[in-house]
Amino acid sequence: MEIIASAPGKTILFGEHAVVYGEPAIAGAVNKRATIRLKEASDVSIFKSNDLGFEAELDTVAKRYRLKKGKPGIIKYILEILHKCHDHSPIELDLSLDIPIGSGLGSSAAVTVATLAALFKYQGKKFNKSFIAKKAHEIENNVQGMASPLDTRVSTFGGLIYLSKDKKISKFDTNLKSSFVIGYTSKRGNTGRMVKSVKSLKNRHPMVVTPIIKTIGKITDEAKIAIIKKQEFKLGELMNINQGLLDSLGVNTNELSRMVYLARKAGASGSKITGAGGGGSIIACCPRNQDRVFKALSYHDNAIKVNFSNRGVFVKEIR
Ligand SMILES: Nc1ncnc2c1ncn2[C@@H]1O[C@H](COP(=O)(O)OP(=O)(O)O)[C@@H](O)[C@H]1O
Ligand SMILES: C[C@@](O)(CCOP(=O)(O)O)CC(=O)O
Ligand SMILES: [Mg+2]
Repeated sequence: MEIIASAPGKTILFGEHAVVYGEPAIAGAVNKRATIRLKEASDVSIFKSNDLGFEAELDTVAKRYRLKKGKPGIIKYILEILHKCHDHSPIELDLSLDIPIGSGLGSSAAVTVATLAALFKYQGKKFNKSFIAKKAHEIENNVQGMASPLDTRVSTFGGLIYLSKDKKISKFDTNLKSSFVIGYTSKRGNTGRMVKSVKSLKNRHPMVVTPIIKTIGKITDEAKIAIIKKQEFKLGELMNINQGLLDSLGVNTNELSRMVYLARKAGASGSKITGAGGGGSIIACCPRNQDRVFKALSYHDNAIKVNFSNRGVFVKEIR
């Protein structure tokens, strides 16, 4: 018997970093996914991925791995899941990933959500999406040191969502008239590191940084109305203001800034970092000229035309 589980990556339109401090956020699942194939193994647990070029044997009791090929990294999420949620009987996990890793597109959340869904199904456990989202958030939080429930919720439920201050999600209509383009370089970010650096900036300057975080929350609430009323110019302006505040939190880089301004020059109504920053991606709102912005960003970097995906995690069994 083999289990296959698949979960989407995401892009954050408004509120990254501020959401870690309880502010609202808006994010959408994208149709780029992490897929886990899981089956029984004969001896030790194995984790491999052709897409990432790695293979490792896992000792889930000692929370250690022996790397046979490739780089570690995402393996920490898998180890934490096996440690917390599995009885240590040997299994083989195979990961296919078409989400660029460390690019602010939520590969860590998608891998976590897909692995949990596959494992629960394998164990014959009764579970629903709320349970997966809750466990996935715990895992991201443990591995990263600090994490909001945003990425794991979007990956679990799919769609374009608003996460409120009291951690409730509501879905927008994904047939948004606005179109978006994501641009990313090969320079990766590391979410855990960026979240920690914002925290230490906040600790050093609480009176300055706390209001910035609260203002990002206010921008998100304005953006929610702009999305519902389909006010694309306003949405773009709000993205630009959000970008200025993300820069002030120290998560911008030369490359991200270059792409942000390139997108605006190519006609985007607004553009900003998406995800943790420090490398990774930007997102541009392009109501009328998606092709032009896509072409401009593709010239030196990589670009994706965003298609929000309503499909969250799903799991199936093959006999
Ligand atoms: N080539 C790689 N192979 C395996 N893991 C990697 C590789 N590059 C980065 N990682 C790890 O993948 C994870 C990416 O998660 P994160 O930093 O949250 O970014 P995102 O979720 O936006 O993709 C990090 O734990 C990082 O250490
Ligand atoms: C910076 C943050 O708001 C989003 C991180 O997203 P990503 O891992 O860069 O895709 C952190 C979080 O919400 O846990
Ligand atoms: Mg992540």
